[in-house]
Amino acid sequence: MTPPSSYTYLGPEGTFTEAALLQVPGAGGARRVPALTVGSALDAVRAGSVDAAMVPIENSVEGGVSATLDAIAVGAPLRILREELVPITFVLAGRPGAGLGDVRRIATHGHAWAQCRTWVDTNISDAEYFPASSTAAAAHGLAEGEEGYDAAICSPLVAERLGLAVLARDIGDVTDAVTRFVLVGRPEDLPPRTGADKTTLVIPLPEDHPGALMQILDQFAARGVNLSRIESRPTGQFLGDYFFSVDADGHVEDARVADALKGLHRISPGLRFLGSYARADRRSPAVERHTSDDAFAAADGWLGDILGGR
Ligand SMILES: O=C(O)C(=O)C[C@]1(C(=O)O)C=C[C@@H](O)C=C1
Repeated sequence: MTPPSSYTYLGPEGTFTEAALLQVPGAGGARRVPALTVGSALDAVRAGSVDAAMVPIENSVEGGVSATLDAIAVGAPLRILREELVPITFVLAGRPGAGLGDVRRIATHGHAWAQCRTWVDTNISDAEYFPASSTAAAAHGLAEGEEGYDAAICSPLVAERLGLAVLARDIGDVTDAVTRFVLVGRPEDLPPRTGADKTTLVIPLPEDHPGALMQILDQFAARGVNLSRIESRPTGQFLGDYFFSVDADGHVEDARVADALKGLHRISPGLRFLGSYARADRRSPAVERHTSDDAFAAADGWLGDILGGR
């Protein structure tokens, strides 16, 4: 796999997503183009104008990032190349000279707002929410004199870089919140198996198929494949039409994962493989003997003997 030489990310400069990208070896010195939305970042990869995009996918407090789960599930296929974890701490930033008492309207990303609701309700209960495309976009707007709001929830770093007044620190409702980001490339890239991997899938729920969810889950359970995330998302086509976004422990080159994917494809032929990549925490799953590569190879050999008349 050739390492990417150009990147995009959910911008502008100073987002948590940029911090995640800067954790990737070599990204600091590479071409980095901020994108306005997750969708436009992924489209830039599809169009070939950059090699890879860093986007948020999951937060330990708020759960899945719908914009990413939805944009990656449709359109030309993409591949997740790696994941990054970033600890999240928020500040409330105002214009220089402002105080907490001046805050009426707060701009930030929807996910950040959801993570600071208790603090806002307790400390400035009458403050209104002003949606922004990212925490950093909210901070940049404030610094550039945007009139619609008078404070931003953002990272301490971007508040400091832009010379904003920090009105309150550590305002997240959970102190050790973490957001998980994924680096997304094109389908020709499959990261090598490391023994501590994750596989991400999009599984359309088959229509009029009683027990489909049970059968889908059974494909993983029967092969000893643990799931670390499962979320249902509407396809947007019609009411009741859903897909599952799933993270499973293991790599598509692990026999138990490959076998589970084949079983899933029989149930849901629209199955989309989004990638197998190294886990950020490097934790290897415990594999039972009967779901090991050796056990699968022995079973294939045994069947081959029968079919070969031996
Ligand atoms: O707005 C940013 O700074 C982002 O990188 C986006 C994002 C998200 O989508 O969850 C990333 C981390 C935080 O959880 C809040 C916002």
